[in-house]
Amino acid sequence: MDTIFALASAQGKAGVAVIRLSGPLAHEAAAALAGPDLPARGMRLRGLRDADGARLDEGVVLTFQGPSSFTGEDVAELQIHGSTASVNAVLHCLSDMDGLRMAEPGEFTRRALENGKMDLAQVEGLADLIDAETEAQRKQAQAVLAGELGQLAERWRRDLIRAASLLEAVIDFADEDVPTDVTPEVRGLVSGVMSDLKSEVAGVRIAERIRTGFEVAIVGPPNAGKSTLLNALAGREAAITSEYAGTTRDVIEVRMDLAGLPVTLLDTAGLRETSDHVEGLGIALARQRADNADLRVFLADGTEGLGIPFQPGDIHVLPKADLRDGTEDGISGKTGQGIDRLISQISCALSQRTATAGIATRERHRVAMKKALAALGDGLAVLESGADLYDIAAEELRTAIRALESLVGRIDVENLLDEIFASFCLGK
Ligand SMILES: Nc1nc2c(ncn2[C@@H]2O[C@H](COP(=O)(O)OP(=O)(O)OP(=O)(O)O)[C@@H](O)[C@H]2O)c(=O)[nH]1
Ligand SMILES: [K+]
Ligand SMILES: [Mg+2]
Repeated sequence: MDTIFALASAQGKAGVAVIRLSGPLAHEAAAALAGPDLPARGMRLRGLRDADGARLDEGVVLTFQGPSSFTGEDVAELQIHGSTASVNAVLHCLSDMDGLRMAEPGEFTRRALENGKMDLAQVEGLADLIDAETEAQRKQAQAVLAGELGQLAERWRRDLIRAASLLEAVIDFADEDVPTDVTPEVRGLVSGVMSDLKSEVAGVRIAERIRTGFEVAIVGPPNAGKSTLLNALAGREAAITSEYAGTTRDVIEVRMDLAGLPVTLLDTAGLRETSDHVEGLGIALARQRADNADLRVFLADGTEGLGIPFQPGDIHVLPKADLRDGTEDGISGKTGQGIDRLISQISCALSQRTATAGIATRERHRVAMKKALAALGDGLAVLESGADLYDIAAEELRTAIRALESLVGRIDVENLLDEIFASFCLGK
């Protein structure tokens, strides 16, 4: 196994940069730079020198001993001054050492996966955490990184292995007297897993939104003040505004953190009948994007005649409240009136939906769980058919187990069979 190294912190100027090494020569390589007698596991402040003894930098050397490390291998981390030149000098020295090479992207994490330090879902959670920009994303990524999906999948797997082993027992001892009918217990185990799976599958779409962001479209007739509102929400001049009806044509997207939720606001063309070809294209695009958005804010006196259906949860507000007499519940992009209330309305509407988010966060998870569900449904149907097709039912359960194992990247049929027979004791 190669020893790999890479800059683990971000490129560029910083107070501190972290260079990470992992593999059998990690400690030896750290000692070549920082001097001998590094602890197997600990921290030292040392001068770092190149092969000729010239000083490179001074830094903190952390050593971890496998398997108690991120990758499961021997690991060393060098915390040095975060300048491009210092980092390059140390990386250069490391690449000159025998048996060391620069790590591929994600290679430390891949080793962690291969050494059983994390499962595949946790690897995905780690990637999400690194990408997280808002509080909701951070919390969701932390749950996945903590292994919650793996634990859930493990529980399902145990139940299904138990169910499969009950069926196997009937098959293997078909000639003998099997004292009890296993069908009720198998049915109970399988339907329990199926109901969990259904709610997780239903929650993936919204969990995926938390991960990638919600789209909120601002719609209304021309000159309603949509672009002015977008700018007020974004806190910058993201869109052109003017007194000319039909100013906005393309969809303008502004990504923001809205009370902890990742939201992309869409400013769209004013909706009306028009003979202007280009404006018509903009209006068609506006309708399409608004239809597909997670939420629509209608900036209009009424929502009729705009050609976009008002969907449950959508928000309707009266524009240009500053020009109206005695309207307290409208908004004004110009004066800021009602903007805070609009923000909390949007975040409320979206947070209500996030309550149904599950632990599974990706299409990959959804596909695997759907596959498991289908197999379990088939297995139950076979069982209920009354024909003694236990082997076929057991095969469906095994298909479901394999699909669930792919959630966490563990597909090992041998292991599954071992467990089936180890967990099952007929007692005779
Ligand atoms: N008094 C007042 N004027 C506003 C307000 N919002 C926008 N306006 C003005 O109304 C005009 C149209 O504003 P825009 O933001 O361009 O309206 P829009 O809905 O984006 O218009 P289109 O892109 O053409 O559909 C501009 O002259 C704005 O200055 C508001 O809240 N109060
Ligand atoms: K306008
Ligand atoms: Mg506009």
